Amino acid sequence: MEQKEFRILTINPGSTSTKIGVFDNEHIILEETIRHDQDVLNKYESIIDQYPFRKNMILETLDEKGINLSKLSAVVGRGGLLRPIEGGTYSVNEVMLEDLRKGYAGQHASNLGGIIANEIASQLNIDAYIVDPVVVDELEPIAKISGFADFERKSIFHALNQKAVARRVAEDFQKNYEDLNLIVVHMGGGITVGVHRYGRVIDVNNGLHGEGPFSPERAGTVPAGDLVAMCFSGEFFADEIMKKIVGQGGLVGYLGTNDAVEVENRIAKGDETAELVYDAMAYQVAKEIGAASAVLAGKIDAIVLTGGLAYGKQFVKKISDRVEWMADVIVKPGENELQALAEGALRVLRNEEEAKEYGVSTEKQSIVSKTH
Ligand SMILES: Nc1ncnc2c1ncn2[C@@H]1O[C@H](COP(=O)(O)OP(=O)(O)O)[C@@H](O)[C@H]1O
Ligand SMILES: CCCC(=O)OP(=O)(O)O
Repeated sequence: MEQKEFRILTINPGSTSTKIGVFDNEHIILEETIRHDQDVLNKYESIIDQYPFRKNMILETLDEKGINLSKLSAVVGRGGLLRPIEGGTYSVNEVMLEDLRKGYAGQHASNLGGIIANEIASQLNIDAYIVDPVVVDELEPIAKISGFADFERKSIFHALNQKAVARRVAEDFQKNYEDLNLIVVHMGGGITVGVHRYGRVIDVNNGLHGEGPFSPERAGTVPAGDLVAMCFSGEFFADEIMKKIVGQGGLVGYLGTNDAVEVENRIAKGDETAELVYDAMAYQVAKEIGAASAVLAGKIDAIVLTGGLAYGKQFVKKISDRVEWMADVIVKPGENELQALAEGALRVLRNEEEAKEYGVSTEKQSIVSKTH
């Protein structure tokens, strides 16, 4: 029997860019990365305020490239900071839209994925989905204990790309993802280091809220006491402090740019500050890989470096030099997110899988009950 043809628009809003892809079944026919200057994004008070800007950029790009929207079968966006849920493809529904608009678990560009997908899809009377949102939660109970009884550690990471890349590595090994122990490091606007034990991400740094290595635009773990003192100094509003942690932290805070290519150019011209900061970012990534290796008790099949920064040969070398004694380092630059989004939607369109319904009942509950 001939297979039905589906045309799918995929939308991936990241902290430094909006990526879009149009697929005919699994085959990509258009891929565009719209880069956003930090100064332009900084003009918007909140992520949700970027909605018309990012949506118009997408529609203009599709129009310029001659994509006829009426031929689309579905629109799928990267899922944002929702309630903690299991992985999979979810229909965009009203509860989800409400959580995305308010940023249930915080503010990140991926909150716009489901919202923009829904807006375009509803005009066309077709379905909108999200796949493996950044809140996919497979943490072991032990990994949730933060050491501070008021807060649990949370799973907020590049779930979509980490899972997609891990599956590709497993294919290269001619093994099942479920049979491997991998440390997957996604290095984009944010950096997350995931411990993939037999197909589940049992520990990962919360890439958004000040945990793990610093990144092009995030502070990562910061000295807690100094942060508390700054919060109560009376000099800053809460949103100003939050911006110092996410958006204006990391490379942006030290060097005024989120662009690692520019940082490498400055280093090539002899900028010593740029070199120290770039070295420190690689050093912190290596330290986090060391922590992840302890979670796996050293039984690691491979360390996988992915995301935009993995294109940077110098950066990859700085990390590899510190960690390759633990396991082979595999470099898969860029990300597979658009493909993974399209495949997630296709599984539903082909009735191979049922779309999950997002709601309070799908939320993974806290494993630590409050004792006070
Ligand atoms: N060839 C390259 N060499 C070094 N860094 C690169 C290269 N290409 C992209 N990057 C860096 O990767 C980062 C963006 O990664 P990306 O995964 O696209 O981010 P996001 O999806 O979070 O917006 C930026 O700092 C960018 O400068
Ligand atoms: C919120 C975790 C995912 C993330 O940091 O994505 P970007 O690197 O695209 O900002």
